[in-house]
Amino acid sequence: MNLKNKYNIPNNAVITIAGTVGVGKSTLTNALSGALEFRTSLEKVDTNPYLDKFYQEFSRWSFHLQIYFLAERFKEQKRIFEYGGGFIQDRSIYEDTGIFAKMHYEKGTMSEIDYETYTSLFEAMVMTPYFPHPDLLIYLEGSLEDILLRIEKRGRSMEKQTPIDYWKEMHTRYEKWIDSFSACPVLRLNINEYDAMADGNSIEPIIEKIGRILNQRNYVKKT
Ligand SMILES: Nc1ncnc2c1ncn2[C@@H]1O[C@H](COP(=O)(O)OP(=O)(O)O)[C@@H](O)[C@H]1O
Ligand SMILES: Nc1ncnc2c1ncn2[C@H]1C[C@H](O)[C@@H](COP(=O)(O)O)O1
Repeated sequence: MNLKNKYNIPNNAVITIAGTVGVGKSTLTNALSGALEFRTSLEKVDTNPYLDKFYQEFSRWSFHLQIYFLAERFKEQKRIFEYGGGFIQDRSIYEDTGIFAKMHYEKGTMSEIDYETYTSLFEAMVMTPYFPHPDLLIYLEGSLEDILLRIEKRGRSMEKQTPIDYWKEMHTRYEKWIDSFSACPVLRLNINEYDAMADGNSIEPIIEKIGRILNQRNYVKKT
């Protein structure tokens, strides 16, 4: 019996993976989609026309980048809807506003006018009854030291050249953000407790936990 049937994972489930840069979202997205035979919605970095420029000059490009990410995530949302679910999504739309845009505004690298324009667009697009929330958000957590090692190991030069204080600030914000997140059920995973790069045996306990949450009888999907 395959793992999807074994743990009664609905074919139309939408699972989003959240966590700071380098924590292991894309790796777990691929491992889970393989094990569950779900489609992936991956964050594209190589084709992003603003990302390199943004890391060179936050204040010049932060607004452009947020608008670009919002458009990309919204297109992905539409694709997921059109397929009728059955997706693992690499990063949630909630992190764009709750972590990145907010951080750049509060740190002075996004102007107040740009931040207000961005948040009003975000709210008009996302905070509506028509926007489907995921069935589950998997939150990946780990120590700052482990995450910095992973950023280094992955080797994107724009990230490696970014001061450690930026990643430290983001790490702290993520911890606060997840404690107040309530748009859908959350499964917290510590990156030292699994190894998505190892064999399928490591992924099965995660799928078991996913199944338990998705099959809770009192869970009503928020719209
Ligand atoms: N379970 C793991 N054990 C060891 N290294 C990992 C694991 N998961 C991811 N990595 C490594 O960490 C780096 C960042 O992973 P990635 O999935 O790209 O993170 P994210 O998508 O969250 O930015 C990559 O080099 C990846 O190979
Ligand atoms: N909304 C965002 N604002 C700024 N930067 C962002 C946003 N979403 C993703 N990013 C950056 C962070 C990383 O450099 C790349 C890819 O993210 P990752 O966590 O490695 O998948 O994009």
